[in-house]
Amino acid sequence: GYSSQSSSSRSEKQAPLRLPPGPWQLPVIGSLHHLLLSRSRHGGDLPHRALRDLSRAHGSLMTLRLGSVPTLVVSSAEAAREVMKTQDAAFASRHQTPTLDAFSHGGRDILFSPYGDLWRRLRRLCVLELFTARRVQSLRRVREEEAARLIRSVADVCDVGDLMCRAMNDSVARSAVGSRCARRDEFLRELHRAASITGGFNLADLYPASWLVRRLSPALREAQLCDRNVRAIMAEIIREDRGEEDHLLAVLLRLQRDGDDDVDCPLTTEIITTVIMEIFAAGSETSSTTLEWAMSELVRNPRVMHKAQAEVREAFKGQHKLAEADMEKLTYLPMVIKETMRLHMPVPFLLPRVCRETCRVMGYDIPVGTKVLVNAWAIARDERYWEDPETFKPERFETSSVDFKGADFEYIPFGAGRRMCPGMALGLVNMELALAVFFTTSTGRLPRGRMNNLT
Ligand code: HEM
Repeated sequence: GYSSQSSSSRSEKQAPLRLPPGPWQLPVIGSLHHLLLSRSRHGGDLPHRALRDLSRAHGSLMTLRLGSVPTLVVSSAEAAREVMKTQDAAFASRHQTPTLDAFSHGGRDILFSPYGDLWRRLRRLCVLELFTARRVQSLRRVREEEAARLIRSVADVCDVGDLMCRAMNDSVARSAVGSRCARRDEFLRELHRAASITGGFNLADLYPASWLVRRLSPALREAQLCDRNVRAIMAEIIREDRGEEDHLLAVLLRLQRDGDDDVDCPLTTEIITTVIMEIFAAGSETSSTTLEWAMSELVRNPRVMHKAQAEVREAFKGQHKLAEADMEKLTYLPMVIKETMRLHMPVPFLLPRVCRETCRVMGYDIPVGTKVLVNAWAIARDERYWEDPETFKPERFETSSVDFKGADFEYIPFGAGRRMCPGMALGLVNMELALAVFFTTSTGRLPRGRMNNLT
């Protein structure tokens, strides 16, 4: 198995590696059967739930083998702090899969790039150019216009949840590439498809070293096709860009045009395309599913709904337009969003890291190349850190200083450390404004909550 293989590759004199415990494994499929069994028990496709149950039996550092991929599952705040803070540098690379490789063109991107020069350059761009407080501020007009559009359309549709999703997507789209993308629906459909191809358990990703599996894999072919479609739409957007606006694509194209001082990692159009694509992917669905969950929690908790509504109506009393500046008056609404993300972690396992060098974590050895999943979903519902963890109670944040900025490891919806989400501030203002809009207009029509039956 995995354990004897990794210890035999070490020199004779060294003690064998002490791997974190885990459930028993089968030849070829490894630990997959545990996930499949749990899936049939829970009646849904919820690996974060299955892995929480397994970690209760095996511990907060747990070894699995998913197909041929050695995997470490991290399920406590203490272990997450070890991996994402104490030893952040050792875990600052992403785990690559063949399908992700198809979209990132060999890891030449921001979300999944290995820890190295290109990532460092793109990350610097994100932090210093794309997602600065000033930029978030300068995109305010986009959000306010989208909010106004949302108000007008809430009046004539009945699925508010669906509408919110569109509003989030439009807002991210306009921040990323300017005027709303003409082929938006098609584009989002393709991105959704990309997420399900790369996020699922397909043979190519489970057996990345097998040449035969790669050759025969429908997932890999589908990934390549989907990548081509997404890039064709992006190419159209770039062609049409007149460089007048302040959106993120314009910033990157300007940097490219104004001469590239970085000869080792030039900003090619291919890389710019990938980065913009990934900003869409990272910003749209995370924000829209959070809002959808917020709505369904509000429906289930009328007390919270009334309190949040009263606060918003008071803050915007007598105004005809929702101005973002007034959002600063709100204190309860941000807690509603915070609590929603605690219970419905938008990215339950964060984005998988990979161990770059064999290291020790809490007394166990983690071999180089191990894929690392941090079960942030399980940690945020753990009764060791949260009182009454399954209850939706925004007030818990009134007395608690726990925040999502990456320092409190019991609550890490945006991750932590070097690879933490750089789009947090933009995501938050987007979500807060859209939810406020809902309260100023809501006429008692409630969202259908596509996902109500999931957890
Ligand atoms: C509710 C909203 C959002 C959530 C919950 C979220 C969550 C995350 C998480 C968990 C990660 C991985 C962190 C880690 O490995 O420690 C991440 C990375 C990232 N996010 Fe977000 N995100 C959100 C919104 C956004 C938005 C709006 C943008 C951009 C417009 C964005 C851009 C990115 C990028 C570029 C990365 C990759 C960073 C890197 O690998 O260095 N995110 N996000």
